[in-house]
Amino acid sequence: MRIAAVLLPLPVPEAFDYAVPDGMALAAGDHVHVPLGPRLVRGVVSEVREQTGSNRRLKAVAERLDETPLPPSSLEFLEWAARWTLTPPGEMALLAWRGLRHGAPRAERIIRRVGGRQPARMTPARQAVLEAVGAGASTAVELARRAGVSTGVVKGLIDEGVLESALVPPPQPQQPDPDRPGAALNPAQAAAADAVARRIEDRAFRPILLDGVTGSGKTEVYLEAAARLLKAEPGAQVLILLPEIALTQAVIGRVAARFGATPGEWHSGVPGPQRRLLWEAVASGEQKIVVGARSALFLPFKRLRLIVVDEEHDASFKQEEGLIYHARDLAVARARIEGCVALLASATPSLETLWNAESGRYDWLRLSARHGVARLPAMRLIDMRSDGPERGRWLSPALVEAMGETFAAGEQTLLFLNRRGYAPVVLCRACGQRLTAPDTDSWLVEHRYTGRLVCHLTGFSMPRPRHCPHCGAEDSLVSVGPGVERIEEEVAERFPEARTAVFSSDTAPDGAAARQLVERMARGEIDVLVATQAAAKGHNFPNLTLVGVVDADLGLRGGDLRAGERTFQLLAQAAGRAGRADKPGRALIQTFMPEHPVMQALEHLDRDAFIEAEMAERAQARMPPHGRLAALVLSSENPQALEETCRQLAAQALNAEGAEIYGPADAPLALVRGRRRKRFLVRADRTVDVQALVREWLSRVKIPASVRLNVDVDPYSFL
Ligand SMILES: Nc1ncnc2c1ncn2[C@@H]1O[C@H](COP(=O)(O)OP(=O)(O)OP(=O)(O)O)[C@@H](O)[C@H]1O
Ligand SMILES: [Zn+2]
Repeated sequence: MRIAAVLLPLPVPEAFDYAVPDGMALAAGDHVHVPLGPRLVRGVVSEVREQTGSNRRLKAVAERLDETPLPPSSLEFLEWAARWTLTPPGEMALLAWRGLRHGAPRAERIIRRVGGRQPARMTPARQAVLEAVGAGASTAVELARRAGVSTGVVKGLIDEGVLESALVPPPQPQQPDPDRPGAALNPAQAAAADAVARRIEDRAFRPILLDGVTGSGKTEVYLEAAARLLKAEPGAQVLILLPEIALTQAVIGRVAARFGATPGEWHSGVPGPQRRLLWEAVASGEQKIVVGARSALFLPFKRLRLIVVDEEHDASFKQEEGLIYHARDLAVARARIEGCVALLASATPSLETLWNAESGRYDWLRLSARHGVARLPAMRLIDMRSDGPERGRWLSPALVEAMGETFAAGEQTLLFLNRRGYAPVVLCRACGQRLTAPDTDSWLVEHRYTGRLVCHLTGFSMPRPRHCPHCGAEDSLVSVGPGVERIEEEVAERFPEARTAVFSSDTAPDGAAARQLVERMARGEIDVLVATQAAAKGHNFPNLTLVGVVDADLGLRGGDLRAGERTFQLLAQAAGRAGRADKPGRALIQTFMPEHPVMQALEHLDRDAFIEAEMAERAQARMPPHGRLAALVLSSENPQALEETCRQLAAQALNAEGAEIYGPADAPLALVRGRRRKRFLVRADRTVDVQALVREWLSRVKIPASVRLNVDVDPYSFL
């Protein structure tokens, strides 16, 4: 009897076995419907095996679906990723076939011009239709509306054969042309591109760190390596991962310019039918280059030969909600399974990646200068204790002066503040209470553009109240501290003639809005851009010569493991937007702690000394990358159940050599949406298999249905 192991999107640790009915051709990777209780559930076959003399009564597979199967390497990757992240394998598998949830876009009927045909008799109405038709219209009614005439006019033109109603198939993937000339690389870039290309030719797994200062041309280097690959092996596929949708737009543009073909685009903002189309084209091998966000890793590549993780240090690669995984780490794993190159690019690599490069596990390519005449920006710290602004203002005199000079020279300024909205805290002058979201330990952030108070954690929002919800006092609420909107307000007051804009996930929620802001900035239609991290990295604005960091200390408060590392990366990236073309740039950094190692490293452009000190500290504390962490976050609406589960987990905590378990402690956000949260933290030496340890530990305790458990291997946020 043949048995199929089927991965189902359920929180269970293994695939379920089903009998394969006689005559049903079934293989690993196939999509099926199987019975589960009274329902039919969709899943993916992970394995088909022969079994003799089974005494188990298995239910049978109900139906094999007529869908493109997942290739073997995708399956292997999914199973590895599930084990690594301690995620149920069926839930992991769901990421791989999510692209199939939508139907493919169908051929559409459009009305278009028939080449060269003129109407026998021209009238103003007909003229209007012919002008309005452009690349085509979906219906006669729509075209008539566009032209401002009756539908009869359109019909007349169709009858006469001047217009036709044609069935147009959905667009096919455009094929990149690797022979188009790219940028003429400078010697350092050429050497790096060469080194990458040679590794690709080896057809073996190899991670490479491409470590180059901001503006050194890392993008040019990997595009060149991709071109060489596609030239040598036309069927090869390339995946480029980026941490933000805003950045995918910029890179899509550069890929299109380099190869004369728009690459496939994959992220949450792409409509379902289009994603379906891309999924199929990736599986068939038709789609050669894909630019996407982290979930693009789960696409069913047929012949993946190069994975680029651009801005590899970026914390946005860590998926924190739902399934928890780090796309950079999984990208390296996928490259290992495919036997190909993983290229990690950054100007400020993560300590993890540097550690791998230092130990020789990864190749390490460095680009130490910007391309051409561009130089790294001049860095200056502004000591806010002595040189800060007057009360109620946020921009220091030195920064305002520099902005004035920049504006007068017709150049652009970027003000960086990693805080959305108008004010991060709203408090009552009468009773002193801070406004928080209901049932959540998180402060409400004032957004003045929308006039609402918003919880950035849960998404809860409400209009700004007239009366304090605590004491009822009228008009007693004050906004404390700045967000980007408030900085824009100050800029507008100080420079009424300057054109300003805010770039944050509120003003650029999707690819189109982000692209628009980036284009306006690139065209010089904005003088001062006030931005959160959404715009502070990766972009090229040739006329941007001044970067002002409004509050450099922001990320250092709270003091989680990577606070110093992350602040350095963020600020070095933001500063790195200045002076990327022929005009010299400068960065002014406002801080209350100019002596802090992060600020010193920034001022002296001395990354290596900072990394060395940071690495030594981590080594001493045996923290990542010199050790490993895993967090268990438990939450429940039922405090007794939560307490009891935590007590049992604590009692069963394992005593493993080289590992410690801390907790339970209240999670820093101890209350979210009415659920209490507790956390355990596991620290282990690198020699310890953390996943096995956690799996073993969890197997000893039954977690009741009222308690939710999230395991976060290698936690980044300590909320
Ligand atoms: N060889 C070259 N010829 C012409 N222009 C180049 C060359 N190399 C880089 N540039 C230009 O320099 C700018 C910076 O290059 P690129 O964006 O590739 O740098 P990067 O290292 O990826 O930067 P970052 O890490 O800051 O995002 C771009 O405008 C790019 O077009
Ligand atoms: Zn009050």
